[in-house]
Formats: sequence, structure tokens, C-alpha cells
Amino acid sequence: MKGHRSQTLSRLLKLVLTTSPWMFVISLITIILAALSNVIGTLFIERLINNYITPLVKQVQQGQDPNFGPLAYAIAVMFGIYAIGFISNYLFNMLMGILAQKVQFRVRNEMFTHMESLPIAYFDQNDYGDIMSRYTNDIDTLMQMISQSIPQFTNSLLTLIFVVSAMFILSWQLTIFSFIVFALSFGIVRFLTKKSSHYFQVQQQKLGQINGYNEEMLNGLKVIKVFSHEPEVKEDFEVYNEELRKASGKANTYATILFPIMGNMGNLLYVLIAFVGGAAAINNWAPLSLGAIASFLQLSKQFSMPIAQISQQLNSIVMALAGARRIFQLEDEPAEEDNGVVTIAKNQKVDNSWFWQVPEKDGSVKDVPVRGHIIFDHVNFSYVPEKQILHDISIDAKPGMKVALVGETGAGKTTISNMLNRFYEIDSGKIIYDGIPIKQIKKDDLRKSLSIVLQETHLFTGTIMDNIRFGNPNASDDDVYQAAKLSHADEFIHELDDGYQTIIDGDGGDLSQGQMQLLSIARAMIADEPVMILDEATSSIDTRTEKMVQAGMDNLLAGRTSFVIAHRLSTIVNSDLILVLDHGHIIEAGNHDELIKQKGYYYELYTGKKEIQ
Ligand SMILES: Nc1ncnc2c1ncn2[C@@H]1O[C@H](COP(=O)(O)OP(=O)(O)OP(=O)(O)O)[C@@H](O)[C@H]1O
Repeated sequence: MKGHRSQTLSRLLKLVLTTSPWMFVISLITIILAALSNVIGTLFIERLINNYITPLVKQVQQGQDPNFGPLAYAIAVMFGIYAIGFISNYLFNMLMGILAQKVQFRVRNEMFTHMESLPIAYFDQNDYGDIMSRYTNDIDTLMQMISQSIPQFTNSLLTLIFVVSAMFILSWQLTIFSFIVFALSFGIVRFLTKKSSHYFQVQQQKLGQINGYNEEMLNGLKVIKVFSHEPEVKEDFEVYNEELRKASGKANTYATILFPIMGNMGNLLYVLIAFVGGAAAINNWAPLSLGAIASFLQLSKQFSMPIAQISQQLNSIVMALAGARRIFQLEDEPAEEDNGVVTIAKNQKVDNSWFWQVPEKDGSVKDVPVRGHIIFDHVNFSYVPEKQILHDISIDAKPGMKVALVGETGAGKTTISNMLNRFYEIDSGKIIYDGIPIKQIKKDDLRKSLSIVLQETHLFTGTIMDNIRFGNPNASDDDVYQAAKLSHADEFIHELDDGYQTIIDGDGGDLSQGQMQLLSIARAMIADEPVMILDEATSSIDTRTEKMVQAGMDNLLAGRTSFVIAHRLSTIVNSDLILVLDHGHIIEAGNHDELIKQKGYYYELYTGKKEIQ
């Protein structure tokens, strides 16, 4: 645990240092200056009294005309010292604040950029709330730590070192005496704190008990009355109440002793030092001047404060380090690997057709037209070891074919599409795309060739126009209208007050489920990708919209290889190939007529003897 902390701390310091080296260095210098000027100012009291005030008093006593010049000069010097302290204090607080903002900005950027490169598996294994809290809570505590805890901690530590050194310079005897008194009072406070927190805990516990009892009795009030148990209940209650009274009394007694002692510990130390210092000076036990005692007294007041601050800041630093660690953990997550070399491009000059760019051994690049021929060859897969999900899956989806995946929930339909877009890697077998093993295709390019229309339609905050154009940022307005017409979304868009400029919220705003689906079809249409994966919507929409969605889909799928994850059989009857999945196995394959003839699982589903659950 400690090893983690020092690792995190050194990484954090590196982060701060590299974000703005000059700010960091100036902050450090100003922190030192602030602590130093504080102590030097206090030490200066000695000279002020010994060299300026005492001679002046003597001059007055001897009836001479007092010369205030040197004193005024000394006060100006002292003012200068404290002014440097004040400015340094202001500067380091301001600089560390700005630096913390810069670090925060950088960390957020790094985290977000890295998050985008993580494999889908990471998001399956980690809770969204947990990831989000790294952006909010953890960054906040980190920010606080850089802007406040670390500078204040350093300041307090330096002040403590300087104060103790100055105390030793003035009088080692008095310093040791102060340490002893401080240690004693610290011991007493600790003892009292322990005692009082113990009794406060007992008080809380008794309070819990009495509340629990109250609640139980209130709930069972009728039963108590029916059985005339009131006297017994009252007796029990009185026992609990008495215990609570005793515990509260003790907790209060210690608290009332503790708080005044804590509040006045500094004063106690002050009085004792004044007494001992005075006695030492008068009796010549230690070479102490009046000025030295005054300075020392002032220092002794400054001595206990940084100790309290250090322990306080240390706590928040430890907490923030835990947050920083969680941030670094996210940043250290291995990014999604990609060894692909084949890329995809669109022939925009001739016919807008897609083609693969396959690097050859001799360094040249061969163009292979994208046809959308996808073969699964004996594919096996498991999300987690020892729990195989897909078993020996073989599919030959020829260009332009509509392949439907049917099966109960959890049968593995979505998993098959996850294999195709390589959200996960298969355990064994092969997936071949237009004759190219998909492992050789760059993931980004592979995904560019696949359009996915998900069950859950997700739209982004913006206009309808923007949302359709999301599929292809280069599309012209006319392309958007064309796609909306083909997908049958155009009709309802025209009925909206602002038409294509209607703003929708992230969650779809006032649009119906069906309208959102039409928009997502238009979005896929404009992306114009050769292969479609369609996770069919399960939500029920009205029949008229359903017909429009169906017609839009048919237009979208025409001429493209498509995989339809079907939840309703009515939409896939016209598929070229229907695959029936059961616990990750393909148990039947063929077109509708063939499967009906087989009188197997599909037949039972279609005739309603079985239901898709
Ligand atoms: N990320 C994951 N990690 C571990 N197991 C998973 C993961 N996703 C799915 N599974 C499991 O894999 C199996 C197949 O799930 P899949 O989502 O492919 O089924 P499906 O047929 O698409 O179901 P549905 O019709 O409900 O969408 C299920 O047992 C599921 O619990």
C-alpha cells in the first residue's frame, strides 16, 4: 500500500512538473520564501527590542531627546519582510491554483482520449458509475490536493523546520523545555480525545439501540395493545433510556474538559515559556535578552499550528492519492490492440464504391473491391475463460445476402455480431471478409465497412440534420434529404415545426420510438456501408410506423450483405439465410421455406408452438 502511494506520488509530481516546469519552480521558491519570511520577521523582533526599543527607552529615561530614525528604519525593514511573505503567499496560492487547473485539463484530456482507445471488454467489466467518478470525484480531490494540500503541507513543514531552527538559535534550553511541555499537553489531549471519542461512540450505539427499539415497538403497537404488554415495554424502554443518558453524560464530561484544554494549549505553553524564560534571564540560567524572550514567545505560538496543519493535510493527501491512483489505473489500462494492415477507401471520383487496400509483400498496394462476402469458419468464442458462448459457428454470407439470426435470449446472436466488428477476439476458427482474414484488417477500417443499427436507438443532442449526418460528416444537405426519403423518415420530419432543424435532446426528446428508429435508419443509410448489422428493435411501435420502419429497412438492406438479429419472425421471412441458434450452437440453417419443411425448432417458433423468450 505504501509502495503504491509513493509510486503514485512520484508519478503525480512528474505530471505537475511536466505540465508547467516554471510554474512549479516559482511556486516552490515562493513557498520557501513565505515560510522563511514569517520566521525571519519573528526573529527580527529580538533586534527590534534589543537594538532599537530598549536604547530608545534608556534615552528617554536619561532625559535625552529620543531619536526615532533607526526605529522607523527597523520597522520599515520588518514591514518589508512581512510584505515579501504576504506576496509570496499570494503568489504560491495563485500559481498552484492555476497549475492545478492545467493539470486537471490535461488529465481529463488524457483520460478521455485513452478511454476511447479501450476495448469494449473494459466497459463490460467496469461499472459506468465507477468510471464516471474518476472524472468527477477523483479529479476534484486531485485538484484540491495540488492547489491546496500539497502547497500548504510543504509550507507548514518548512515553517515548522524554520521555527524549530530559530527557536534553537535563540535558546536551546528554552526549546527543549517547550518540547517537553508540548509533548505533555499533546499526550493529555490524545488521552482525552480517545476517551471522549470512545464515549461518543457508545452514545451513538445506545442511540441506535433505543431508536431500533422504538421503531420495533411502533410497528408492533397493535400487537402490544392486544396483549396488554405496555408495562413491560415501558420498563424495557426505561433501561435503554437510562443507558443512553449515562453514555451521553460521560461523553459530555470529557468533551467539556477537552475543548477548553485544546483551545488553550497554546496559551498555556505561552505562559509557561514566559515564566521560565523570564526566570532564566533574571537568574542568569541562560543568556536570554528581553528581545530574545519576546521573539521566542512569538515562535512558540507558531510552533503548534503547523503540526496540526501537517497532520490534517497529510490526511487529505492520502485520500487524494487514492483518487490519483484510480485515475492512473484507467490511464494504464492497455489500449485495444490492432495489428491490422488492410485499410478501406471509397472511390469518390468514379462510382462511390468501397475497396480494400491490401499491402503486398513487394510494398505495392492491391485494391480489392468490397463485396461484403463474409465467412465464419468454425468459430469458437468465450467472454470469460471456461464459459464458452459460441460453439463451432460456420456461416457463409454471400454478397448482398440477408442473414437472420434467430434464437432465445442469451443464445448468442449479439455475440456473433461482436465477433464481426471485433469488439472481442475469437478463441479459434476464422472470419474471412472478401477473402481477407479480418485480423489483417485495421479495426477502424473494418468498422467503417459495417453499419450497425442497434436495438436501442441512441441519438445525440443537436438538430435532426446533424443526427442523420452523423453517419457521414461529409454528406451534403441533399444527401441527408435523400437518405431521409429512402428510409421513410422524411415524412414525419416534415410534420415537425422546424423540420430538419428541429433540435432533439440526447435521449430523443419528444420523438416516438418508431421515429427514432427511422432516424437511425437514415443515419445508417447515409453512411452507405457495404455490410449491415441490424439489432432489431423489440419495442412495440404502432403498425403504421412499423410498416414504414420495415420499408425503410428493406431499402437500407437492398444490395448489402446484412445480419439481422431478429426478435420478431415476421420481419425475417424474406431472408436468404435464417440461422437458428441455441446456446451458442447453430441448430438449423436455411431459408424460411426450407426451415418450415424441416418441421424443427424454427417451424415450432413460426407456428407459435414455441415462443422466443
Ligand atoms: N460482455 C459479456 N461478458 C460476459 N458474458 C456475456 C457478455 N455479453 C453477453 N454475455 C453472455 O453471452 C451469452 C450470449 O449473449 P448474447 O447477448 O449474444 O445473446 P443474444 O442472443 O443476443 O440475446 P438477446 O436476444 O437477449 O439480445 C449470454 O449467456 C450472455 O450472458
